[in-house]
Amino acid sequence: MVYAITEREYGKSLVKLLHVKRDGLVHTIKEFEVATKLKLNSEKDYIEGNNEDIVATDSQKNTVYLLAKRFGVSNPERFALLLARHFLNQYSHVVRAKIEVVTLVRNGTAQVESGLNKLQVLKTTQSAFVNFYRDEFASLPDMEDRIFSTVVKANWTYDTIANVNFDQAFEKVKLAILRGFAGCPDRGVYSPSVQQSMYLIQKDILDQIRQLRDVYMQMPNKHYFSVDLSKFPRVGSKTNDEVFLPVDKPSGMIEATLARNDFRAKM
Ligand SMILES: O=c1[nH]c(=O)c2[nH]c(=O)[nH]c2[nH]1
Repeated sequence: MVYAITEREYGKSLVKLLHVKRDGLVHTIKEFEVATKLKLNSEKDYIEGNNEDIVATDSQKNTVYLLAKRFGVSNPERFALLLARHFLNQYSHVVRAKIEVVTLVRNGTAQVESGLNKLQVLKTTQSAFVNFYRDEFASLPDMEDRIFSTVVKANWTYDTIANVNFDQAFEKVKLAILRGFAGCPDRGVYSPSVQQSMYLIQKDILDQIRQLRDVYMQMPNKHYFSVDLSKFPRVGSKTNDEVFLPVDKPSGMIEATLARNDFRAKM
């Protein structure tokens, strides 16, 4: 063979699900968008056109609804683990099941990756960006006091999932992000750059949740420029730190993964 399939998986994506748990008058709802991705132990479906082992993506979609009905839905991680284990138990020729946030390899341990997205935060003070590299390409002035606004995306992976409370971990991550921006109510927290705010938040998250292996974060730097009102003397003030123009594009994009060193040493 001249060519090799170096990776393969297939499944159903964007499986929308709303689950209502009814405890008398208390109704708890969870809305998910699930993706299932199975890897089979042979490539005959691809290479020979032999479909006999294919668990149809339609069947995978049905499985999402049937397991939700039978076992309920607590949080994304538990539901994904339930589905991943189901696919490996039900079909011996499935070697790997990835369910949106969980990957489970036959004879391996579950790899859980959780995340949050679109958490919008903004600081009106205690944010600066100064002393950056200056050369013939630099035009940005030092900014001692700027608006810092971003929409946070974060993903974190677990080294172990024994005794993990996924809901609590999610709340801890969210709080660490909010605290990392706002700081204490009387003084706030100083941000010399997006990069350092991100690092300090990631460190806080790893300090707090010992079962985590690493945290990835992405923060676009949504720029807001002070509107130039200097040509309007009747406005009465040379400085304007009240009226800003939100700049949609382009935005800075800062990304980093912080991992435990002791874990990296094991790799
Ligand atoms: O926090 C920042 N980091 C940068 O790397 C950068 N670059 C830039 O133009 N503004 C900012 N702000």
